[in-house]
Amino acid sequence: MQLPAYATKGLTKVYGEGRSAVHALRGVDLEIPAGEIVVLLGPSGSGKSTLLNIIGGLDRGTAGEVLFRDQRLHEMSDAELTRYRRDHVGFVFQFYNLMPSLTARENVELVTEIAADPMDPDEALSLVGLKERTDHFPAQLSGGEQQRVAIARAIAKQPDVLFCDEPTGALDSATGRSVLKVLADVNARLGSTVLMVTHASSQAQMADRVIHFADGNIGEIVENRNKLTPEQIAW
Ligand SMILES: Nc1ncnc2c1ncn2[C@@H]1O[C@H](COP(=O)(O)OP(=O)(O)OP(=O)(O)O)[C@@H](O)[C@H]1O
Repeated sequence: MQLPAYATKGLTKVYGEGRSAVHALRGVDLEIPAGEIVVLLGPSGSGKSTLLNIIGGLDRGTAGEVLFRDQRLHEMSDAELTRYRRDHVGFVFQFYNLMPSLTARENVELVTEIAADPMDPDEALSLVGLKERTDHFPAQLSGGEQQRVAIARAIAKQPDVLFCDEPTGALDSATGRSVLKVLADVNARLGSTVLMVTHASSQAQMADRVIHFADGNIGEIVENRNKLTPEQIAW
């Protein structure tokens, strides 16, 4: 049987100490099957980004276990966590974090130059529909195009897992839909597990599994048997 992409046990995160301590995660037990599109929904402040950052290796829990396949992230040194991120994980954030002085291709090359088994940067940009814009700088691209460069950068290393925190948050719905379509394509073509946080609850219709978060823990996990394509979703 294939190992889940992730398993957490009793995952806890407390920011700060004493009276000002914030309990962002309160003992989360979770399994995320490999190859799925998983959407995290929940109110602001419920801990979604905290969970994403910890299983993405950007932050550490205060207590509990986090496994990526059979690798124990909670026991890794900083150098091992960096290697885990470099070898396995792609990130897409709401704000694209592109380097303004580099072209679209050069932004993607920042990642492909250090990845183990990267795609050609031009191929990654073609996959997101930007073949004609590879020599443009971020300031010459629209918000949706910049987000697609950020996705090209994230997928160019052919990651096992793609983490997306509000990837359509700054986009109009037509542009957001084309970005979701790219994520669905990457999931189908590369088999990458896609983990997406969104406030647009209708986007959960494209997921295999929807995790509802509330107050630092999982309220409910729902398997979606009627998965829709991004084109079929309105928000
Ligand atoms: N660096 C930090 N220091 C202190 N508290 C933090 C920090 N990061 C997050 N928190 C707190 O932890 C809780 C969970 O935050 P988190 O960002 O994970 O929620 P979220 O569900 O992603 O929210 P949103 O939907 O608004 O992005 C919140 O109460 C938040 O204020």
